Amino acid sequence: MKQESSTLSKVNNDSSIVNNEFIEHDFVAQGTAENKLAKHAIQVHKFGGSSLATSECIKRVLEIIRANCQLNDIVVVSANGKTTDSLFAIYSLVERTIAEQEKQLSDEITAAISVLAQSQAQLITELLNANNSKQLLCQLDKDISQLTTWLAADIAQHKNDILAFGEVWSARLFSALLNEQVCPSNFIDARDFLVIDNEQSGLVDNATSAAQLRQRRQFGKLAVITGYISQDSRGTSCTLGRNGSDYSATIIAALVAASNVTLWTDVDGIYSADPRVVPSARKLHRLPNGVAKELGRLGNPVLHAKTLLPLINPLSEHHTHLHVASSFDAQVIGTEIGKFGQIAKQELSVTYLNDLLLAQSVSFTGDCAAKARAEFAPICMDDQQGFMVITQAQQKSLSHWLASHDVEITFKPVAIIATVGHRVAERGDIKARFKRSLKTAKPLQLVGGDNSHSVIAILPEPCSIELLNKVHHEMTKDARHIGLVVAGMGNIGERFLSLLPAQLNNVYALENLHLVGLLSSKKALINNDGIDVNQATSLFAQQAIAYDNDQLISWLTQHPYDELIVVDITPSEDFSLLYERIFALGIHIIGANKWAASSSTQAYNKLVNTADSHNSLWLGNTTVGAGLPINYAIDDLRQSGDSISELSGIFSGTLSWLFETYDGSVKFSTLLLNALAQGITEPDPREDLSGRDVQRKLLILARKAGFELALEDIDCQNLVPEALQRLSLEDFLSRANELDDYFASALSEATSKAACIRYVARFQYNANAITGNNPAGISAKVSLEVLPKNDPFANLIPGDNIFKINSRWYQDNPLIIQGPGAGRDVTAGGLHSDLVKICQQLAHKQNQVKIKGMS
Ligand SMILES: NC(=O)C1=CN([C@@H]2O[C@H](COP(=O)(O)OP(=O)(O)OC[C@H]3O[C@@H](n4cnc5c(N)ncnc54)[C@H](OP(=O)(O)O)[C@@H]3O)[C@@H](O)[C@H]2O)C=CC1
Ligand SMILES: N[C@@H](CC=O)C(=O)O
Repeated sequence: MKQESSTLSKVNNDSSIVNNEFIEHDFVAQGTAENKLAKHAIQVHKFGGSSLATSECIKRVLEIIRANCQLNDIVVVSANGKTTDSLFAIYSLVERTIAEQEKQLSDEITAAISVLAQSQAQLITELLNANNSKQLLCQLDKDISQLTTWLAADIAQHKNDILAFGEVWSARLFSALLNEQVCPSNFIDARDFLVIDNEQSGLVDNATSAAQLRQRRQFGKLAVITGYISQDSRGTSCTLGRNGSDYSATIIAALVAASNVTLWTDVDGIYSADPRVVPSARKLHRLPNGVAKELGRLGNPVLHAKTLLPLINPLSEHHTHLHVASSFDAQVIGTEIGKFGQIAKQELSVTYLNDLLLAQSVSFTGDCAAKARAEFAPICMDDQQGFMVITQAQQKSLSHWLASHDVEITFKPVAIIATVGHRVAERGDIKARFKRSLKTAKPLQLVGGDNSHSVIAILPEPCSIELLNKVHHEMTKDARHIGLVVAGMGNIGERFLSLLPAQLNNVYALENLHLVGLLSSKKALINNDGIDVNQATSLFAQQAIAYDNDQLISWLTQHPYDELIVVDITPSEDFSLLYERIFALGIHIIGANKWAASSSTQAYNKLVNTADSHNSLWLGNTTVGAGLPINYAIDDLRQSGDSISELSGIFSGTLSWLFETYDGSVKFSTLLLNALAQGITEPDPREDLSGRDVQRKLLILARKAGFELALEDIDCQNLVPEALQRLSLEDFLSRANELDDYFASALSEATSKAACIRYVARFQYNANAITGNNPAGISAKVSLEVLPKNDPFANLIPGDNIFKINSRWYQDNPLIIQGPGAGRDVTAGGLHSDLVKICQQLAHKQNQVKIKGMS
């Protein structure tokens, strides 16, 4: 399991450097906790312009840094808000006035510069203390006068220097703010280390850049580096183009072999389609590198193919993962891009591009085709039929290139829509589904992408929102991936797991269910890529490792599934105490464990409310009657307007089996050990004999029936003698014969009255019985009763339960549910029934798309 590493809560300023080695420090936390920073793999965090647009946004980013960064990490920043756009607008305005041969900067330009300077000055004064803001304002003044000089005289040579101010101001301010409020930090202008050959290719000189970056970084300080800008080998400022700061972040991550890059942005992940126009788009939690690259190439609004380039190095053993997360909602799990196993590879998405051109020429066949492909990197190409799809911007250069070959070319406006996923071009079923979904759009061609991760349809008309939604629906309608964690692999858990492979094969609702976690009390096996259900127990035996509850919760917090279900097949109170945290994470629980459902009124109500408010489902049909549908029956009665007045019966399979079998010929203790061996008792049979298990069951049913009561409100007769109550389980079992005399005499007394003994649960609500002593009008007890031999509760098949419900609809003629109420098969079967129910409900749940000003 992933070990959480410590983060920056607050660090002091006296970090030291010895032989360029980062020394561990004890840093004093801002709150009460101590925070010890250890050496760790470097992470790069990149914050986009909208994440740094206002003082409020910047303060939010500071919190993200505190929670997620450590000292030798790297922060890459874009310009604040729209600063680069403003600089570009000013530059263009000046360019135009030069064309008009005006010598002086116009009032309009001067005003625009002043607005820009003021907005930067405002950020500085709002965020920094007086001393620091004075220093930064002074530097800003110098920059503004340099900017004005370049604009007035040297504009052509300094275009990139002018555009670079945005990132410089942003990084300088952010570094100062970190120094003032969070940790030691140093500001680095990327032009001082990042060397590319030229702006067109953007190819990085890795060796030089890495060596120069090593010199610039200061150990013990969080580096804040400008995104978007670099220099060429002559030292001239260059920019890295559209989405250049994302590219900067991944270049830097590759230079320092970072373990992870997080792009903190204004969206909370990558979706299966653009969620601004496809409301049912689902978040892709994990994207394999190649698929992500193809998505970026084919129009994903968040990812750009170039961003991933530095991270995909097939020759390197090192793999940097990329995360996309929202700086506006840092708790929400975003998308992770990297190397994954099978489950992540099943995700499909749909993307589109309009305003393209279909270019046809004989030059796109035969030998020339490869050259054309290398030269223009078309969106798609068919070298048999001689066509390629290109952007409109490429038209001129393609015509020019073909002119030199002296061949003809025709262009036709087209659009594309593509389905993207791991090796989809090799999947006949997916291609057929895609084709069917496009029938009305009459695509001109269907082409496989170069890397087989996409199938592209060329459309004669622009792709409409309706078409996009329709195709997306067809391609992803069954694609909600559900993770399953099984806690408890004992008597019932083992049977549950042995039934799982067949269930997954046979039940449609479980199609996208993946076993991802197995837990015992001390060990856990967690695998986000899925655990082979056919070998679950042996894999657990070989691979499970020790864990604690915090590690478990930390994994649950970060699980990559659309939904996660935890099946609690433990008898553990300790595990039941995790329910609240689990529900708060939006995770669903199926419990055979009775502790949570029979906890104190306050705890129970809190659990129900937490589950409700986080849309978490909680099923526990097997807590009472094992597989019998008693909980469902009570739910149904209530939902149909009925009100229940009495609940009674034999609620314990163990006690039913014991008392139906016990006729004095075999000792009671021998029967008890036999029941334990059959797996119908609780792990500790005293839980049954004490009446506690029945008491819990009666409480669970009474709560289901709508009554508010607690265990203490149910009288309980304990059949375990005082002397045996506190022994270890082993000692109790070895002294079980001490039970025999009591039961022999109870039986013979009943037999003498032509009666029998049964352990019965009774709950009654009577409005007329409400008194000062009994304000709820409730009476409830579980006890050993002497019943006439013909009583319906006295004639069960050993092990069966009987539930008698009296209600408004079933007053004189009660509703009876009867059948096996304990045992491996019926309980494991009941759990599977709950599992199918939850999966069916989840299949109808739509993703709730969160978009915060996606740009
Ligand atoms: N028997 C029946 O007919 C029915 C049983 N139930 C309920 O099913 C549950 C399981 O019963 P059963 O299979 O007989 O119990 P077992 O004792 O046979 O198995 C219990 C399992 O739970 C694990 N466990 C215990 N504590 C924890 C914990 N804190 N975290 C994770 N795992 C834990 C144990 O691990 P380890 O091995 O490490 O201790 C073991 O794998 C009980 O709650 C029972 O009331 C419900 C209906 C019917
Ligand atoms: N021990 C219990 C098992 C199911 O809850 C019983 O016998 O009913």
